[in-house]
Amino acid sequence: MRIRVIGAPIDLGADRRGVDIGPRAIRYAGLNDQLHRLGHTVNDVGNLDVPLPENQPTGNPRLKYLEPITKLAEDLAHTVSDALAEQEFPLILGGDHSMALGSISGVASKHKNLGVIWVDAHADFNIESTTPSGNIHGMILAALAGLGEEQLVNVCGWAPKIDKNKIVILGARDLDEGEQRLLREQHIHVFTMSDIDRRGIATVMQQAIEIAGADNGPIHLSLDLDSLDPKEAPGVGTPVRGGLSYREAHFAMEMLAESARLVSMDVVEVNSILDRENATAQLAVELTLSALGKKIL
Ligand SMILES: NC(=[NH2+])NCCC[C@H](N)C(=O)O
Ligand SMILES: [Mn+2]
Ligand SMILES: [Mn+2]
Repeated sequence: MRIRVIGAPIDLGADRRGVDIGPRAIRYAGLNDQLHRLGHTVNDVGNLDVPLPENQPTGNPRLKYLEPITKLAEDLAHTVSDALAEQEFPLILGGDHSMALGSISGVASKHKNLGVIWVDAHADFNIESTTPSGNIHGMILAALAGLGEEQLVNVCGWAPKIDKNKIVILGARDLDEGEQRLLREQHIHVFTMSDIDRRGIATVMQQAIEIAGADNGPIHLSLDLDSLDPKEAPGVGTPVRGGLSYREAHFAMEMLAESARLVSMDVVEVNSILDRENATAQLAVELTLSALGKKIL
């Protein structure tokens, strides 16, 4: 496969600084080299330009940095749809999770029946009235489903990007009150950590692939590193105890590779300031390799 690596070093959607270093940290952990060794061709187009919070107005405190976040989303959407048009698999490195607004908008413009598997401790399903933080990375999945602030929802001039029946959240364990209500009202498929405890990662992942990939449709994977247990992934801005184990996460990625339905992937929320000797970036590389076909034997 030909893979186009795209860096989106944005930290405007989150509070803790340091995710903007994520794309470099993931590259330093040997991403391109290892993808190459797996047999892929790698076309790394570098990082998109993202303004610093230091020289941007915060704007509405319930939708912080809305303007620059939507601008990056549009740039990224174009970069991603160009990659697909040229038969390359977009692998987008974050940055905070707000960048998925751009990546998924780009993929959805090419694949009309796209499903999304959102692997995350959080659901990122807040809207302006439910957000406890005003941080847009916590609102992105709702926006992609057509809910919330209209500037986010209508990025690239159309909406919704994803049919809400084709969204699956996996690994959730920290949902805000209003967010829970919204998830229930909208009948979003959420597999919590309790579901994984009860039924095992293999069964849950199988079902996730069936839902997101219904009618033989393509799947986008959005991997937030805080889905893993903080013992494995200490370098994230919003750690929550009780996450996916190392093997659970790998096995979920291996199942996705086996399904052969993946058309694009995000790797987000690696925070190098909070990391321990780049361990979280290394884990991000390992999981990416599993999702893109690496097997033990
Ligand atoms: N992509 C993330 N790490 N999101 C964390 C979101 C945290 C919280 N639910 C909020 O909306 O502020
Ligand atoms: Mn997230
Ligand atoms: Mn998260």
